[in-house]
Amino acid sequence: MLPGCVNRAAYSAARAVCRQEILTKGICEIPGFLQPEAVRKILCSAEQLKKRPGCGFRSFEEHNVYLEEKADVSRIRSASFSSSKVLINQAELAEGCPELVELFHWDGLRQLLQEAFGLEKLFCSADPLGGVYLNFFEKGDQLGWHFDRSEYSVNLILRECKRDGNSKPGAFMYIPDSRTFLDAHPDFDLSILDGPTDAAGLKPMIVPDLKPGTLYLFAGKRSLHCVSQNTTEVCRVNAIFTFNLEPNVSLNEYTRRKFFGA
Ligand SMILES: O=C(O)CCC(=O)C(=O)O
Ligand SMILES: [Fe+2]
Repeated sequence: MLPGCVNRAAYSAARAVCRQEILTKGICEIPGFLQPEAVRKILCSAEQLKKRPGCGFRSFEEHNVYLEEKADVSRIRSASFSSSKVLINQAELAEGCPELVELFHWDGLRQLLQEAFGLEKLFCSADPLGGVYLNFFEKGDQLGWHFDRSEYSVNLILRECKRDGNSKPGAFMYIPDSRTFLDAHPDFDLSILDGPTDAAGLKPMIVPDLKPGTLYLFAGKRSLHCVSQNTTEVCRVNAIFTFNLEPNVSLNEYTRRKFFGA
């Protein structure tokens, strides 16, 4: 059954075009996936949860793109990126924002990802804290370049930052299918990410124009991505839903400790 917060027409339209979007762009954008009143309601619950004492975890971290301890000295592994944000985990959402947990477990969401990426099987992440979570990017916050631990993710934008002249604060920046190339070139200079990526042998960087209520389907484990610094007073809020090709997959200890405080 379609969850009440989902716009049926947007969902059906997405089922028809998602495969083609992934094949041509590597990311699929579904505008108006959430009903506008559902965006407002979920945002309101999110803000309330964030204010609740003991709820949410603020992290300030330096990490490499693999979200692993630096196991060797290759140039890529030793390149360090900064991240800071507030995260509300799945267990906290179950109590304070059950719509997001319901959406995460809705078969239709998983089927949409399967269709988009041409997958025979796909499973919700089994991590009790990291299956679905909320991110808050306040002024100064950002997410450094990384590959996700989960294979596929859905990004649901609830509030975006206001554009600041030509700069794009809180932008989601994504380089489709970049992992194979970078794994094969461990001494690649990641400082090129500040410029055009296609000049360096990668696909062009995609920076979607984020809209509240829009869903973005992406392959975060094989595609380098980041969130640019929020330089505005508006707090960027989004939910991330995570999926894997195998059942019973959880986050690694490193990611849980650094970003979930657990
Ligand atoms: O907030 C975003 O747009 C992306 C978040 C992300 O990449 C992550 O939580 O791993
Ligand atoms: Fe990510």
